[in-house]
Amino acid sequence: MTKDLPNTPLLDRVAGPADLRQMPDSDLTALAGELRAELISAVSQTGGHLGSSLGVVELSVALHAVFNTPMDKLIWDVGHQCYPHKILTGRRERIRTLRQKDGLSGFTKRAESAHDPFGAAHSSTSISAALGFAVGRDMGQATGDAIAVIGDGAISAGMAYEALNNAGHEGRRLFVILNDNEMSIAPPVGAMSSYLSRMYANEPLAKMRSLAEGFESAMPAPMREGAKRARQLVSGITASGTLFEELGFDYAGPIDGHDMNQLLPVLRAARARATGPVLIHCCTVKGKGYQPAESSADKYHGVSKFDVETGTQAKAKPGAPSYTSVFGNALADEAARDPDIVAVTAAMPDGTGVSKMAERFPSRVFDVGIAEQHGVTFAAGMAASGLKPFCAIYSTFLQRGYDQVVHDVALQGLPVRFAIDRAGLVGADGATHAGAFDIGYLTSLPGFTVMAAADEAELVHMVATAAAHDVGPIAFRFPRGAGTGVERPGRGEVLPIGKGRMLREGADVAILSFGAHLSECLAAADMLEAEGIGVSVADARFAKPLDGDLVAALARDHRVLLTVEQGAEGGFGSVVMHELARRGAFDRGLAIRNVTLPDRFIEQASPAEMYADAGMTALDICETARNALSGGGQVVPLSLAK
Ligand SMILES: Cc1ncc(C[n+]2csc(CCOP(=O)(O)OP(=O)(O)O)c2C)c(N)n1
Ligand SMILES: CC(=O)[C@@H](O)[C@H](O)COP(=O)(O)O
Ligand SMILES: [Mg+2]
Repeated sequence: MTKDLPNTPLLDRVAGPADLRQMPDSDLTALAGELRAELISAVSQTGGHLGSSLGVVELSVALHAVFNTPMDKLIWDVGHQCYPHKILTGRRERIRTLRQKDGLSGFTKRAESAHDPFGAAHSSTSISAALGFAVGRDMGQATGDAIAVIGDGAISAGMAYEALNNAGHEGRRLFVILNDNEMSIAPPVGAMSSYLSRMYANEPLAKMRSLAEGFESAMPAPMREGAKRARQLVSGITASGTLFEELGFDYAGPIDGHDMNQLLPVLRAARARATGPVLIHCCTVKGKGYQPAESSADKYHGVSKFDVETGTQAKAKPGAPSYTSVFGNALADEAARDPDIVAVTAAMPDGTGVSKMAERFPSRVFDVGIAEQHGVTFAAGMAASGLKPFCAIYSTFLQRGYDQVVHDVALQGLPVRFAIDRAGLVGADGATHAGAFDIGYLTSLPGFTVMAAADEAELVHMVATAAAHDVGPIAFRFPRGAGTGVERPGRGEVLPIGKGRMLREGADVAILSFGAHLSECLAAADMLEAEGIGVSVADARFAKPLDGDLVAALARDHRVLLTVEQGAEGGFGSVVMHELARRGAFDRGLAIRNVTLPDRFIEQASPAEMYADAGMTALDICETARNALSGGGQVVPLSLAK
């Protein structure tokens, strides 16, 4: 790994964005080159979202040279491309702490800097937030212009359309910079994506319309003629201009998002003349300026540490297969046995593993783009038609489609299968990506079956169980990263619904685990047994329907009952508490503790750090058991919030 710091004389003079506004334009292009070198050097040591950040180096310099943050509010959609912005806004010294415990967040974050006016990480929120700031300005709040930078993937989500529609209706001065690199995480899908590509293909130069006079006069001469010519071309695409103009925006573009000689005059003209919402369409290249990224299929969207010279990424230690790959292969195998099985992903075929099914059955896997709301109801429609849809969405992103889970799936009792990956703590992506709430938000729904895989073998069984479960919605959750290395069955068995399993028996403490933390629970049992404390360990497998008889027996036969889950309070432990209360278990002085994720999140911690920080290691579980044993009969639902 090369650790050489790049030579950055111009960047060294940038303490904050105000310094950019003092620089001659001729220096800004050179500055962008230095910024790109610094970015590559830093991310080679931290890992992270390199491709998207490389694509907005020039745009970040130009935006900070023209607008005046933090008075002007610059809002990055998703925020994964914000590393150049962070370097330019006084965080260069900390950029090598990116995505680490107590380090810089990998996304924009209000608490981190005044130059981050709005946090992000879930996509397609920037235009809504920018419109909020614009209204604040117009109603006298101390805020300047609002600028949303949104990618071609993020703008394809319904929420972005809602915001464009409302902003066009409001007619307030607002800037939307469409960062169109013709990539999402995977190649983009959807009609919006092909629409944008058509414009890009037909439009070598900027096209100006209602801002034409102003902009063209502000443009360098060679472009002026082209802009006039381009205008005729674009107006041919639709009757009266672009989709964005139909929504009430002035449209400028498409322009080359890496050419400072286009970016600066267009942004300055827009800033000088805009009286309403303006959309500036910038065409960029994801991974721009770093050959290993540009030539990679995924444009180095998310990378581990890498060697700058070769682009070779540090390999994860060889070990157990990831839960994701186990799920993807198990799903493909089930699909081979049942032609009614289909799969839905929201722009994350590789991240969710459904790409493994797509390799074998491409016509039965549907990538709906960044559109979780649509994806859930689309799956509900397929279930209603008689198909067996597996809706594969990360826990945190399923939150985006929750009303559809309730309204279109649960209340209609439709047999949609939810494959919930990244359930629990996720590490470097931090709080916005933690899969903390799905147990609570699903177990409260009528007719839902909710499972959690204790290891990869259990995951294979749960895929088979979900495939066979046709009487209502069913969900199974599993964590990010590698499995335990347990031997996997050749074919999954259909599990008895609502039944848990005993793994060991002991007289004093019962540990009831739900999900992939079972390994920690078994390790804790070994430690406690060494102290002469008898420990039973059970795997609940189901949070709904709960195995009430198992839970009651554990409560009856032990002095302490611990529940352990990779989820926030209000999930599995609460379901158990309700069941025990219903059965009158508490009047025997049972001490019960719920080991859950703390209510503050683990920012950018490594897997080892995050469970230590969360108080969920085997040692923590032991401590909780000893505390409960010594504390005798209080009934205290103890979350390990510190
Ligand atoms: C609601 C939601 N769903 C999915 C994701 C995962 N995700 C992060 S970035 C991304 C692609 C964004 O594409 P685009 O907006 O074009 O940005 P680019 O990476 O091309 O710069 C996706 C799907 C997310 N952050 N939020
Ligand atoms: C920015 C974003 O939301 C995605 O890139 C996310 O970081 C992917 O998470 P995984 O790395 O767990 O697939
Ligand atoms: Mg993109």
